[in-house]
Amino acid sequence: MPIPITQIKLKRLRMKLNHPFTTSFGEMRDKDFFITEAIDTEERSGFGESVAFPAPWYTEETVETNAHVMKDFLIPLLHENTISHPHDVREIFSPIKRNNMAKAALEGAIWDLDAKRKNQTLAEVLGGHKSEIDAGISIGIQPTIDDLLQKVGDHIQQGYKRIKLKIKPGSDVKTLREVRKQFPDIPIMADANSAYTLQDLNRLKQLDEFNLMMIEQPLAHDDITDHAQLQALIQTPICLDESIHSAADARKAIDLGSCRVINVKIGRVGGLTEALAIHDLCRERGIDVWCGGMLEAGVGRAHNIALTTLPQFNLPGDTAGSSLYWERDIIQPEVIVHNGTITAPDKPGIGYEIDQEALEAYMIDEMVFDL
Ligand SMILES: O=C(O)CCC(=O)c1ccccc1C(=O)O
Ligand SMILES: [Mg+2]
Repeated sequence: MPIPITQIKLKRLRMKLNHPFTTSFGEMRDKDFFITEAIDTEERSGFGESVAFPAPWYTEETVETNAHVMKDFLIPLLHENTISHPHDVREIFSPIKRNNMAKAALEGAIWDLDAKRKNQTLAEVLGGHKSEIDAGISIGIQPTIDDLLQKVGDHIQQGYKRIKLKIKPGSDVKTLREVRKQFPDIPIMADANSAYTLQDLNRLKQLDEFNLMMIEQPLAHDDITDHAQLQALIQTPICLDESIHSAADARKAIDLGSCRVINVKIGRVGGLTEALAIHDLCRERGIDVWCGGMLEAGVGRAHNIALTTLPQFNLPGDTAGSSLYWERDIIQPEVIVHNGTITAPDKPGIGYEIDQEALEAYMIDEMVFDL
């Protein structure tokens, strides 16, 4: 039985972040992205969210390339093909190279719609069983060390299960030493967003003294071989983020010994079907996985929560409470973190209602496509 999709809507939203988010590649003050909607013959709606940023800092995709690729290539493919199961979308999109965030944004809406048609939660159709998931937090680079210590303390107080700090050359060893002095035992990890090269080996070796859970993406965004060399020389487990775009990439990185942990982002890997393949591979190979974040609004956050209910997501991810990011999120209820955990919703699909009033208020453009 095909999924009878009659229409796709792309709603472009602009939302202001409560706090600017700074990484080794730059500062973000607001989010500009698409909410995708897939509508069936019974006027049920499934929702997805695009995660590319306005500039190609993190990967090559941008909000504009997402719009172009969805509109001119991916939506026409949905028009020409029959979808029996959300798994089919990966194959249907395969003639289009990369553009994973554009693919994931549409695929996500179809997964949600399918789950709603089956009256099951998105977690259930993905094969996830956890009723609660552990929440971590990613703290951007702060103006001063005192600001950072304050933030770390606040989040620990709120129960977050691990703290991720952004580092870059010059804002690393000293910063981590201060944080460790004040918080000797908390689970901490560092994310470099590709700010180092093998030339920085001595500096990276120094990080071993801080007992970090892992260091995320220390070297180039497109590298797996240098990471293998580095992993052999440092004790801190390496986690790959930017380097992994598919289950095939993950297999090669694991074979080479480039990482001991993988950060799965649904957008970066091209959708939930590919994310599931990476999950299964890591489960087989004994590699820890967790779900990364892209400063998502509620719909993307809900997708991350559903994915994280799968068993191999055995470390806290970046999915934190809505209120840390947004004055008002676009879902009802918002994502709430209680004692460091998020309760997986039990309603069908993504399990949260769209707050239509909020969505309308943030919307700056809408495109509608009949299939
Ligand atoms: O809070 C979040 O959503 C995670 C934030 C985060 O670390 C991040 C945010 C923007 C771009 C890249 C990254 C990353 O994980 O590298
Ligand atoms: Mg990262």
